[in-house]
Amino acid sequence: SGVLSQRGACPVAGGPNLFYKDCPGHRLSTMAQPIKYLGQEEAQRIDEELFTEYRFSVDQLMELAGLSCATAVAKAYPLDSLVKATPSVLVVCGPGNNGGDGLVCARHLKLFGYEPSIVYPKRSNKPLFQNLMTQCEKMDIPFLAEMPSEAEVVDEAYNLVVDAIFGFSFKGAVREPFGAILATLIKATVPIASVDIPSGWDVENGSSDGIQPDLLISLTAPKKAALHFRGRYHYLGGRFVPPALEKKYQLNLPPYPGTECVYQLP
Ligand SMILES: NC(=O)C1=CN([C@@H]2O[C@H](COP(=O)(O)OP(=O)(O)OC[C@H]3O[C@@H](n4cnc5c(N)ncnc54)[C@H](O)[C@@H]3O)[C@@H](O)[C@H]2O)[C@@H](O)CC1
Ligand SMILES: [K+]
Repeated sequence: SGVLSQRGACPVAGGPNLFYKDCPGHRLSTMAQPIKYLGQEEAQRIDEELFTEYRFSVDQLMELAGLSCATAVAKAYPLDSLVKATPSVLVVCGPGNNGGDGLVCARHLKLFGYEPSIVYPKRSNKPLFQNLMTQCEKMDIPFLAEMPSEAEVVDEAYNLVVDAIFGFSFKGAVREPFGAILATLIKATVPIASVDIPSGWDVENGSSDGIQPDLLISLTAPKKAALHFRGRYHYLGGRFVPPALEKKYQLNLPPYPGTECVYQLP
């Protein structure tokens, strides 16, 4: 049958007005299936395989993940669209690798002309994270002593918040200090850009009373929680998946345009 014979709108590019037969990504590709949404265990298996079988280091993939996040932020909220006098961005980092993505994202945002500030309450003492912190400090990115507790303060001081608190390893009820931080973010009205998963959401089932990000950057492949995302912008990032791994897990990733490190999902 082949892709050209498929009818209807292309689910991964262009939105409802672009049909398979007209979609540049599909015309020449054999990829006919829609992109896969991963469960928690599958996401962790792929992660494990990237490090063990494919011999990537965490630093490598975190750099590409964080760069994707900063790029998606810059596309969704260009500098000239920001409403505040300074291009301030609050980057909230959690205790694991999602938080590491946030540290990398902050550094790239600074290079892109934004003024990030970082909240990082549970700091890892692993060299990777210590190095990422030093890199940020040496680029004059401030680390705040604590998260502003009032949502109004966040709304007044920042154009947007990058949520790099929890990723695909989040489980169970939120422990402090992140419960209070998420409560503030739920009340705040500035846009939230979530790295990989909206923090506090169940990785597969989402959350109806949690934060509601305006931008979601799904890394490697979207997780099932992304099916509940209602914000304006959904980007795929982390353009590092070897084709053999993509094939093994039938990720059906869409074709990233040219040299871009992010792909906007409909
Ligand atoms: N394989 C990939 O595709 C890549 C993944 N990366 C990032 O790594 C993330 C996954 O990182 P990790 O596995 O380190 O895990 P996470 O960063 O998702 O979170 C784990 C941390 O959160 C804590 N935690 C879990 N549940 C909690 C709860 N209920 N309350 C309070 N704390 C809780 C854990 O103790 C641990 O410190 C991904 O979501 C992505 O952002 C990227 O850095 C690089 C590439
Ligand atoms: K997150």
